Amino acid sequence: MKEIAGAVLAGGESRRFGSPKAFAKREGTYFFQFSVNALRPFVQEIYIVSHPSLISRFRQVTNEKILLDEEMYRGQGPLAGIYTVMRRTDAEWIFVLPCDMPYIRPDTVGKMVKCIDESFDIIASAHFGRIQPLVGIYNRRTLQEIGQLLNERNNRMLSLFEHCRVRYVNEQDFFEEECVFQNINYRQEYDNYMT
Ligand SMILES: Nc1nc2c(ncn2[C@@H]2O[C@H](COP(=O)(O)OP(=O)(O)OP(=O)(O)O)[C@@H](O)[C@H]2O)c(=O)[nH]1
Repeated sequence: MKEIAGAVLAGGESRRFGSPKAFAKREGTYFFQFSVNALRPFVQEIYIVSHPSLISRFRQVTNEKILLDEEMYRGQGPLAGIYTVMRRTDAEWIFVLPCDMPYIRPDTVGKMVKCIDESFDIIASAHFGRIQPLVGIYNRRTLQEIGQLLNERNNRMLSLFEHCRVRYVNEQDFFEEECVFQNINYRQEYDNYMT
């Protein structure tokens, strides 16, 4: 079995949503928990990467390992979270999910894991050509490049993609239900989808 670690990114500010998205609920389950559950069957370890203000809240409701973004890169967005997990784990691949994707399912993750190919650095999902970098599997080869971008204060995920060999998995070819990658940014979206 390939060495894969799971990373649930939960270090955003949820400004558009208005309260921490990881702790919004769908049918009684925290959003972040859907990502954890989807990863669980396919990874050897799972890390939730968040920021100091949420640590105690996570600890109250989960036994998963919680990491803080490395201090020097805190606030620099998802790349900082991926970097933090890569520095912590020895796994060759890191399966990254956001904490605000409450329809994500284990079979979705499983189908992407089957697309891992050693000749690529990143396996990323795309929706009709639109790249979804936060649903992706990153080889630890990318660590150096990520560190370099963060040092340059460049936190664009797509800058990383420009420097890597990326295999795109088209959502419409693989995933039956259109909404599996639906993420929630605004309270209004929450109201539309969840209520
Ligand atoms: N670890 C980590 N995760 C992050 C960081 N910034 C964003 N994320 C996560 O990446 C995912 C997508 O981020 P956004 O949709 O922009 O979420 P957000 O930053 O919380 O939301 P806004 O403040 O409204 O932009 C979410 O799961 C966030 O928690 C960060 O600096 N570190």
